[in-house]
Amino acid sequence: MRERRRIGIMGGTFDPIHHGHLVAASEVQSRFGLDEVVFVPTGQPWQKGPVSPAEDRYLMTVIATASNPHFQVSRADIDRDGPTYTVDTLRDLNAVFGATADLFFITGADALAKILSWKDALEMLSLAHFVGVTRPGFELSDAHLPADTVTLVEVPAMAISSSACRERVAEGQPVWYLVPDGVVQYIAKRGLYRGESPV
Ligand SMILES: Nc1ncnc2c1ncn2[C@@H]1O[C@H](COP(=O)(O)OP(=O)(O)OP(=O)(O)O)[C@@H](O)[C@H]1O
Ligand SMILES: O=C(O)c1ccc[n+]([C@@H]2O[C@H](COP(=O)([O-])O)[C@@H](O)[C@H]2O)c1
Repeated sequence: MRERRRIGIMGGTFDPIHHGHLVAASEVQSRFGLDEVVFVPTGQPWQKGPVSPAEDRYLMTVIATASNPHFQVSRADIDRDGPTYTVDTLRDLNAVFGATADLFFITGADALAKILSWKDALEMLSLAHFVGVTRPGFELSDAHLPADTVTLVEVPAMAISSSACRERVAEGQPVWYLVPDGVVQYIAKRGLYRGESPV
C-alpha cells in the first residue's frame, strides 16, 4: 500500500458546474493516481463580479459529483468569511488531510495565466503541487512560474464555460449535455440565471 495519500483539489466558482470542470478533474485523477478529488466552491471570488448564492453553487457541485466515488465536495471556502483566497483553502485542507497527504491543485489554463495575481501567490504555490490543464481558447504555459511548482496536462477539449451556460439559460436556450442532468433540473427548479439572479 502507498504510504502517502494523493488528494486533488478542484477550486471554482461553479456557477454552474459544467462538464469542462468534471472532465478536467477526472483526467487529472486518473493521470496522477489521485485517491480523491475535492471540489471546493468559492465563497466570495474576489476577481469575479456578482455570483449566485453559495448554497446554490455548493448544491449543484454536490449533485454533479455524487456519482463518482473519487469525487468529494468541501464547504471550506463557502463557510469562511471574507474573500476566498486559495492560500487559505490550501492551509485548511492541509490541516484536514494531514502530513501524510500530498495536495494537487487543479487549474485551467486561464486561471493559471493569472495565478501570480492571487493572494500570497509564492507561499500558496509552496502548499500544493499545481496542475495546469488545457482549455479551448487559452494558451497553457508555466513560463511565468517558479520551476517545479506546476505540471501541465492535456485534457479532452470541452469548449464550455459557466458564463456561456448562464447566458444560454437567460436566453431560453438548452444547457442539456453541457452540464449534468441534475444540474439542468436544479437550475430550472431554483430559477437561476433567468434575470433575477446575476448572469
Ligand atoms: N472547459 C474547461 N476546461 C478546462 N478547465 C476549465 C474549463 N472550464 C473551467 N475550467 C477551470 O475550472 C476552474 C473553475 O472555473 P470556473 O468555476 O470559474 O468556471 P468558468 O467556466 O471559467 O466560469 P466563468 O465563465 O463564469 O468565468 C478554473 O481553474 C478554470 O480554469
Ligand atoms: O487566492 C486568490 O487570490 C484567488 C484569486 C482568484 C481565483 N482563485 C481561485 O481559483 C479557483 C478558480 O476561481 P474562479 O474565480 O476562476 O472560479 C478558485 O478556487 C478560486 O478560489 C484564487
